Amino acid sequence: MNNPTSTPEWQKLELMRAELHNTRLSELFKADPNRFQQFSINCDDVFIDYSKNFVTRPVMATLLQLAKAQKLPEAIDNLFRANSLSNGLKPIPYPALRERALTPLSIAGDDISSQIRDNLFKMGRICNDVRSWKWRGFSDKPISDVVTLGVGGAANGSEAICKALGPFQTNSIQIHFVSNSDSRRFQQLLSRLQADTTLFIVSSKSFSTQETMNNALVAKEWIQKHSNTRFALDRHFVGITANNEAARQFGIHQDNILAVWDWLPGRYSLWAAAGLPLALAVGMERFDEFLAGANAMDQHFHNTELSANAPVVLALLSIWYTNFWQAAHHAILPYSESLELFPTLVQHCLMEANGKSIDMSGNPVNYQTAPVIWGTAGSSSQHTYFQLLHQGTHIIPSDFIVVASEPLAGSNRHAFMQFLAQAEALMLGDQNCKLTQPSSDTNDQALPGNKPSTSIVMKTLSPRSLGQLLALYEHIAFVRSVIWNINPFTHWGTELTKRYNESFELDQTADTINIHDVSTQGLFKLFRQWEADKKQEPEAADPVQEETSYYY
Ligand SMILES: O=P(O)(O)OC[C@H]1O[C@H](O)[C@H](O)[C@@H](O)[C@@H]1O
Repeated sequence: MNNPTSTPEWQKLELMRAELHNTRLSELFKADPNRFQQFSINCDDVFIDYSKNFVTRPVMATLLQLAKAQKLPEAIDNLFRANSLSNGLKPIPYPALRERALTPLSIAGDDISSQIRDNLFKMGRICNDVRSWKWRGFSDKPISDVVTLGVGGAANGSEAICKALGPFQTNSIQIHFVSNSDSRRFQQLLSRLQADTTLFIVSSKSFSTQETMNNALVAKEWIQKHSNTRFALDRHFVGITANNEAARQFGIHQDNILAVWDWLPGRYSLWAAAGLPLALAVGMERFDEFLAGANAMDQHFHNTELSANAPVVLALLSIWYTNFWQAAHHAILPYSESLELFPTLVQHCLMEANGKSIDMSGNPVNYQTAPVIWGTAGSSSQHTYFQLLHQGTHIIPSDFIVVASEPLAGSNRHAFMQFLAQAEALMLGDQNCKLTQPSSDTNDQALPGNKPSTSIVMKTLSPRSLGQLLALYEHIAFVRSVIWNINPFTHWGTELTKRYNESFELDQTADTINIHDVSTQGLFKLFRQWEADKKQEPEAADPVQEETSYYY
């Protein structure tokens, strides 16, 4: 039985949802004095309070029964063993990437635990050589800047965690990321760098993603322009790829190519070679702590009973809102500037894994799957879209992520108080606010509250706690896929984007554009016209030279 809607638990949950129709969250707290203890989970460095949600003990019990009906316990176990699930899915054993005991594990006859170990060893060697200044550029100077060229899972995880772990950086190497095909911006960056002390990491599983390869060619020309030594590319390029041959043909030395594997979707490669920029920033020891944090969450996920299992409970809450409350959105709200890029990472993880409409039997699903994930760092977001969270028409469950203390900065008291205030304001509306509103003749001031949220509280921001936090969301994606009976390891939609990009590169002539739809043809012709107009204009001064530095 894989279609969740045909389970008795699904029918029961629909009735329970109807019963909760007019319930107020504040009443749930009055009815159960132990609600905070009952609906919270302490998971090592991460504490999760989900009491401000529309759940009761019977609702949680039924959601857990739904999980069992969908064979979740067996699925979790099979994920860790790389065994097929009951719906036929062969899971990608991504927890193996941070399994320190390196239990032997094979995929299609390949021993992946030794692949992982060997690759980490090679990554450690490159990392230590660069950080210890053993690695030298073409003029024999050590590396001062590392520029990662990559997009999506090949770079965004490393970038977000590098940003979060800034205070842990123990050397002066500057780490930069370039993802988009924005030649002006890339040129601006290059104009501030020294070729002989810059190392490029071309991070691309396929080694063919258009924006990455365009930028890689610019970087290669730039290095070759500044040095005509035979070995310049050997000293200035590292490749991270599953396409070893293409990386070699590009000119990267075999010793400088780190593998990602065909079996691993790009978004998990942060835990392996695509984590190199992060390791270069914080060192291999800290990178190991990051893996160990994720491993601690993996062990919790594998070994904890469902009712106290953080990823399981949060995934079930998401299903409760998506399928029974018709919530189409979910906000990720970190109250920490360091976690500024984290919502994008969660967005990638949950929307790529669960943004599916075909089930494991190849049939269209007759229920909703992944809600839209968005969010930015608080407290600035309080002054932009929080208005809609308070008074809009949509139900938008939110995850507040807050850090009690940050390295260097110490106590995060101010941000913590703002998070507490917001979560309470969303739940209670204006009824608990000590300050009264100015009077108004209309009803548009009504602030009824009753907006659900979950609080994810971290004791401190560290490589370990960040590893736990990211692994938490990865497992949420897996649990939701089991309940929804969809494959979380594919991303055909993203692949289609790449195929279209490539085909448009080939179609740049007026002759071939006719195969496209009329709107696309019209826009193409408009672009060509404006491009021609621009060529007629007198040449402007070089913007790279004139640019002031307010973007950086
Ligand atoms: O690593 P590449 O082959 O360059 O692909 C880059 C990225 O492409 C897509 O966006 C995928 O969804 C990502 O997971 C992948 O990391």
